Amino acid sequence: MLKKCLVAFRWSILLYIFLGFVAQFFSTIGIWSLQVVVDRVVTAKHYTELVPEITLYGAILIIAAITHYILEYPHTYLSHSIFEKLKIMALSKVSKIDYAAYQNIGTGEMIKVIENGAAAGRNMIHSFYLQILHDLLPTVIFSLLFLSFYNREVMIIILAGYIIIFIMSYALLRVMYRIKTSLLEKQENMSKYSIRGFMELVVFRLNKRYVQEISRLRITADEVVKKNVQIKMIHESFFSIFALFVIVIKIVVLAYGVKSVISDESSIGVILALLLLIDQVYTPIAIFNVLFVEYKLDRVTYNRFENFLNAPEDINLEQGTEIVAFRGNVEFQHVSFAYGNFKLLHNMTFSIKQGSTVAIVGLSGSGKSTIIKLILGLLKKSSGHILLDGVNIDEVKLNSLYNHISYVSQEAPIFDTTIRENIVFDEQMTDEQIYEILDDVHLKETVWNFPDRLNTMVGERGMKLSGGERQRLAFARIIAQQRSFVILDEPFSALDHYTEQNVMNSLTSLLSDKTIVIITHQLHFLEHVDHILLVKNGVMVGEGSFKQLLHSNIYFQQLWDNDVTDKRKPVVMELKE
Ligand SMILES: Nc1ncnc2c1ncn2[C@@H]1O[C@H](COP(=O)(O)OP(=O)(O)OP(=O)(O)O)[C@@H](O)[C@H]1O
Repeated sequence: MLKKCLVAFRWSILLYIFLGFVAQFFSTIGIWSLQVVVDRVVTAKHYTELVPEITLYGAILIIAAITHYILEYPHTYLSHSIFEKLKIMALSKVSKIDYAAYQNIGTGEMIKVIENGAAAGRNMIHSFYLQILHDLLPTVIFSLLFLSFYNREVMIIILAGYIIIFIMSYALLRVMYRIKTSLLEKQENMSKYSIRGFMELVVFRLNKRYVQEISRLRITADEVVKKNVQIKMIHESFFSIFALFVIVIKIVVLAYGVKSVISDESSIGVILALLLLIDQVYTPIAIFNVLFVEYKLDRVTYNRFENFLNAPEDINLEQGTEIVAFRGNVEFQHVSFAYGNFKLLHNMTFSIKQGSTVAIVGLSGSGKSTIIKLILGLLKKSSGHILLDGVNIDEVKLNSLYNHISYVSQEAPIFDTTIRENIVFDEQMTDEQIYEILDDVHLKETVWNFPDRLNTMVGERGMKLSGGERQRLAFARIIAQQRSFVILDEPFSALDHYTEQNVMNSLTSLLSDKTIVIITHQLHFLEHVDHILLVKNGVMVGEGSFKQLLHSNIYFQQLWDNDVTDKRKPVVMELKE
């Protein structure tokens, strides 16, 4: 995936590296130019003789400064673009990911992996590879080149120094890496404890969890501080030893240089240039060591991101038979399904006829929502056949099927945008048409009273609306979409009986020609549906009309007798008699 990024930004990267070489060339040649100025001071008779050398030196410094400024463009551009590109790649992955794999990762974990992984990927490219290529490498190359130009022996001493520094830093890095890895774990724990505390205010406050959570966070925070101080001290010890080493080399070179100046074998300018070049040649090594530790840690974080990017995809989304029109006939033939080793649905056979209203009924956990997700092609059956208008679901291009389906899940998914957009998405609709729909779902007055009306932002997961308002907003979307197949998973759970009746009347008249599949625990509603599928522990234990089941199915009768939500028991008593 990093390769993809490198390829996508190849021209900016090449420009960045090229400018890095140019900037370093001028920085290093600046040292040579200073040496020329200093040596001319010794031989010059009048200060005006130095004007050309000083002008050249000034020009070189100005060019170096301008190049460094220009460099900021690809530097900043790449830093942000790589990060954003990796996040776009992540969202594009989610759009294609196999639903079961998505469920296994979990959204909280996924957000953490994506945020941290994209930052780690950016750091690996930008702060490690590119930093080496555009900055450290040209600095070392030009410094060594000029050093060899001045004095080959010094250059050999410097190269030997490189080896000593690498050996010395290798040992320190190992220790530092160990501490940093455990620091990372502690920091992840800290973010876990704080995020859940920030998000679950009501649960935590009512269960008095905050005292424990804060003390747990405090203990972890103490460890984080301790580890950070340890790392800083190791870093500093490395830099101190490193600085000491460079001082020794500079003293040796100075002593050697003074001797050669006195014996007229060298000049003061050359000694000055050598001392400056020694600083310049060793600085990249110090930087490299720091970058390398960061790189290795980023690698760990990035690998988790890459695993996510390599998660299996649902190939049926874009491949298969295009569904131009979906009438709404669904057939399950001996369908079984398992979540991993947990076998949930067993040998299910039933059919849904186009234009009918079908209810799936059963106790909590019996497998109703799973059946819906199989019809939607989100989950894949273990065995059997699922036919949609006679076409095997395995051969259907799912993205074309979704053009014909409206689905309201248990949570009535509302997005963090305006009321208008939650209803129409990208479709064109006038305000009058939207208000008409809102009237059908008994939400018009509520929206009308909001200061921003249709432009009201509903907040994260529709948090600024009540549960029932969220459900009615989701119904409004279904009415606006007018698709041939409508799935409602527990659609009325948050509505009072009065509103439920009114909304239901609107829905049945506005969606009268559609196929509707509805999961509900409110059994009094079942009198209005054409067909009922009765599920118990993943097995189809009955199907038929309300009357048929009530007369002939003992399990359904038990459910009915235990249904405390039923508001129309007298009718039932009549039926039973
Ligand atoms: N991703 C998953 N991994 C493992 N088990 C799962 C997963 N999703 C659901 N289950 C299990 O499958 C069973 C059926 O879940 P399902 O959501 O289909 O039930 P349901 O009948 O719709 O329940 P409810 O009426 O409570 O919504 C439950 O026991 C649930 O724990």
